Amino acid sequence: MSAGVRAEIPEAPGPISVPEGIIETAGRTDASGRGELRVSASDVRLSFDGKVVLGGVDLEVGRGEFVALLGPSGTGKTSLLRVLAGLQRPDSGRVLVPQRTTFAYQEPRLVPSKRVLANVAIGLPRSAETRASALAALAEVGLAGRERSWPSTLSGGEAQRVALARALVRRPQLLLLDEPFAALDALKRIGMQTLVAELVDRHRPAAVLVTHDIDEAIGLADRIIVLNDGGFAYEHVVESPRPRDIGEEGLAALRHRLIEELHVR
Ligand SMILES: Nc1ncnc2c1ncn2[C@@H]1O[C@H](COP(=O)(O)OP(=O)(O)OP(=O)(O)O)[C@@H](O)[C@H]1O
Repeated sequence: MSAGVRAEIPEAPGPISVPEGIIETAGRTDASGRGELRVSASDVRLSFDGKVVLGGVDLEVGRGEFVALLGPSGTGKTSLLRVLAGLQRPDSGRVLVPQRTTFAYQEPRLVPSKRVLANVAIGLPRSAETRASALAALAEVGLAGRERSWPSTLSGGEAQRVALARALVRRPQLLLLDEPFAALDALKRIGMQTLVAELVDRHRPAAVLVTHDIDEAIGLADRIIVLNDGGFAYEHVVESPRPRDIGEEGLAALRHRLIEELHVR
């Protein structure tokens, strides 16, 4: 992952028309079997210094769908998220993403000189409506009453919840999550995973999560993709709705398969 310490919340990229990769904001598009399509990336190619990172990736994600990207280190998971966020222009290919796209990183990177509420509302027009939405978002992440706190007084888990509220208040149609739980201890991590699952189920953005945690991917995602050698090496659809009940045997088999895909290549 690219250090996971970026604070920006990219607003939607406007339509960019370039001879190489094309990133556009998507309107409503129907995809058979996937409802309202939120992400459509086709034949996305990206190289750095002659090294192919994405070698023609195709990805479609529908509204309310949760996709997890697994893969060995350096296989381009963060790069793919950055392409979807409009932060990285691909060398070629076509990417359609919705207007309201937000990105959550491993580190919350709140602005220390702003109180919690101002951090949540950062970049939005100052209005009673924004304030009300920010307060509602804080309540949703379990931080009602903390709006006047300073970031320095928050625990790591609380700060990450504020970052989540900051994403939520923008009513994202696409939520990009780059190892957002990696810096948390095990207990907080489980709490955050449950919260994110609930928020995605309630607000139904398309969600794309980069993680190194196989169980996290199984617990959260509807679709698990293993990225390797510049493309999707393996794709698994988790049929069981949340909370997952795929049985001990099913879980063990899926875990085993994913470990194989991640390590035997
Ligand atoms: N801006 C950049 N300039 C040059 N090389 C880059 C740049 N961004 C990423 N890379 C390279 O592209 C490759 C893929 O990086 P990326 O961060 O997307 O991988 P990743 O799968 O997210 O890795 P990790 O699991 O370790 O977080 C790496 O070899 C990385 O060094």
